Amino acid sequence: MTFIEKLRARWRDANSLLCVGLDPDPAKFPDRFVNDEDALFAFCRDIADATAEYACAFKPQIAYFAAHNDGEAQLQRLIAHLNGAHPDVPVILDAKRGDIGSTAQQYAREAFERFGADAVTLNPYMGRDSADPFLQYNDRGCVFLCHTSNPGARDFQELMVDGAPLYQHIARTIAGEWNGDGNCALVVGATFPEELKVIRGLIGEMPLLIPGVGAQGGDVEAVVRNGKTADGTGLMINSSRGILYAARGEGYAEAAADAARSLRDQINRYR
Ligand SMILES: O=C(O)c1cc(=O)[nH]c(=O)n1[C@@H]1O[C@H](COP(=O)(O)O)[C@@H](O)[C@H]1O
Repeated sequence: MTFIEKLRARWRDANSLLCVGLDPDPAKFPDRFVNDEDALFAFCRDIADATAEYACAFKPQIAYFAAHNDGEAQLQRLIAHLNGAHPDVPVILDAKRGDIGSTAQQYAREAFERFGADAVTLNPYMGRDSADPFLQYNDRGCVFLCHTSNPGARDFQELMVDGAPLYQHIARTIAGEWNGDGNCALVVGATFPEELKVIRGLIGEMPLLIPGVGAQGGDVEAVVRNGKTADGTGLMINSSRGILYAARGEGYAEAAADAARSLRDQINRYR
């Protein structure tokens, strides 16, 4: 099953458009993880096991692992756990890669073979040849930054080029020329709902990863109304800190499950 098929099946079977972001920050962990050398793995495993039934995808962010000694090994174990315990929930490795073709080939191998992710986030700035090594894994997903959630998204992404903002060229080119195998998706920040509406109008049914609800303040109703496809799907709406740190002490996993269920239900109200 390809990434996109797995995602569509999960949207349907779990009745969820919620992506659970796994961005582990040991400074925010409950006390039980102090001095635990496997804390990154164990905390994320507990959160994932508690939230899986409400999730259409998991999105581990590689920097939160690679910043620590032994962190990448823990990420590898985490994705193996997710693939084993929750095989119906696709895993998007958030790595935002992008480099010349020969180096991109190594990054693609890292994401899809070493880590075993179903999809990876990518930066399209270096153009088609930097994306090809990822696109060639045509059963996996390539999730390209289009209009990001941060304030600085305006600096370059909204610059006018040939009569249209750059992010619209990115949306059109990826939905058209780059999506020959149907394995592309785009990242659009929840904090830019009007741009989201324009992008959905340009790309047809292509899936969108939407970060920026919760801690970054994006509006769930505007995201769903402006971003969904005709059948009420098409979105992976991510929340990381809002789920991971719903409670800081014991009971963190139950609190994460409550936060995930409640956000899933809030999303479903507007579909
Ligand atoms: O590609 C991403 O996931 C991403 C793109 C973007 O434009 N904005 C954005 O916040 N993200 C990621 O989405 C997550 C957002 O986390 P929270 O703000 O805690 O929900 C982080 O892992 C970010 O790195």
